[in-house]
Amino acid sequence: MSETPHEGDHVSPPYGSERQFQIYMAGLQGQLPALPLDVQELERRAKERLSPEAYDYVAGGAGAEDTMQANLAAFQRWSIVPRMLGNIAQRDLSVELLGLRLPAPLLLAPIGVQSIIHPEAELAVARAAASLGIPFILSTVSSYTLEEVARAAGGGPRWFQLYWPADAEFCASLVQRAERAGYGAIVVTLDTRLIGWRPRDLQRAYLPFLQAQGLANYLSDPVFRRDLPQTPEENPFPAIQKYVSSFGHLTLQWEDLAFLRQHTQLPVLLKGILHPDDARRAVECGVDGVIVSNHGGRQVAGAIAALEALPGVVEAVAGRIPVLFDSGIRQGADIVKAVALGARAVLLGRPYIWGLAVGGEAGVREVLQNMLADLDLTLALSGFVSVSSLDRSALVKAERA
Ligand SMILES: Cc1cc2nc3c(=O)[nH]c(=O)nc-3n(C[C@H](O)[C@H](O)[C@H](O)COP(=O)(O)O)c2cc1C
Ligand SMILES: CC(C)CC(=O)C(=O)O
Repeated sequence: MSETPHEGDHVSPPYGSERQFQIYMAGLQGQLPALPLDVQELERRAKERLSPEAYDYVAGGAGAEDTMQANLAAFQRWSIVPRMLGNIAQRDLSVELLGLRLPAPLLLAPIGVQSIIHPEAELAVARAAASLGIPFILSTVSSYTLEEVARAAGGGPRWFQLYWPADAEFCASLVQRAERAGYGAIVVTLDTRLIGWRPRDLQRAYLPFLQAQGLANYLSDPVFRRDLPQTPEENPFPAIQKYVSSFGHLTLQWEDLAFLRQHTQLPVLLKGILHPDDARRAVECGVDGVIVSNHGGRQVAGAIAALEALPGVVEAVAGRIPVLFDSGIRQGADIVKAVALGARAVLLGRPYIWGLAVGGEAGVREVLQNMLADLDLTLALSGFVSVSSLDRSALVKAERA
């Protein structure tokens, strides 16, 4: 099923209308799209394929899941006001980000333990992303090692997400492995030094990280393995215990970010910024970018919807570094809104995991292609020919219901 990515083979599918046309033409020959176009329907199809605990793990959030829902509702409070009769024949979805020209303002969010979803897990996602030139962000808690995933990505752009472990030497080792394996940036996730209160997972006493599915980067690391009384192959429990005790670095502070600079040449981005003062602090610390995110509503129930936080962070950063966004991207219009509010690019989360569940590598690719086509058409029909020309004037804020 898996197709090898061809370097330079990426589409900025400039023309969503081409994809649309292909779909309708295939329909004339009795062929329908393999995956549901509607993301809720896609999620339902994924649910049928997954174990109940794996489905709930992905679908669930913190507490009563109010923030998870608020992430989606926040998009409905902004409306696009389309403009007519511009020349929209030539369109450009590309954006510049940290020296890279991306085909579209889209990356894949880091999502851990993907082997609970599909046996090819991050390898399939890396291949799908590479075939479109879309960068993916590999989670620290991936099911395959960062080196294996880098090989699957071939020349495709990739970043590494860091769960900063308490052991400094191990932290340095992870970052340097990522740099050697061709990852182009380090994304430090700040909002998950402890795991949020997640009733669905607690009810099932389900934490996939305690199984090998999330430990590949740990078990393959010479520094992590060094002091274990027995090798993980002989007995996995000491490794699991060590992982649990070192996962969250609870005394980590802003000043410690300097440590990363000493151990890597790569750009550093901070994921999980919601408060304007934290955004200012990030700029002062010299990081290369921030990602506005509430982790898909999985950490703090009652936290601000990510989109509500975006304008304040953009204002605080004042153009000094790029601001990225995730938590609630479900369709092209959501990307338009986030970019119009000042995000340079967005990260797609759960929807690509549903694609992985239903169709493996091809499923992820199809989700991405549909998202890009939808983005292109929404942008064009709103009267814009390039992502870089979008600004807040494209939107009005609706009255609160
Ligand atoms: C199942 C699952 C696992 C995740 N694992 C990670 C992770 O390992 N590292 C990380 O920084 N974020 C992780 N996230 C958060 C995502 O990167 C992203 O912030 C979130 O999915 C965005 O919300 P959305 O999917 O609702 O759009 C995870 C999210 C989900 C749903
Ligand atoms: C808790 C982490 C290990 C993984 C994660 O980020 C998540 O499940 O949201």
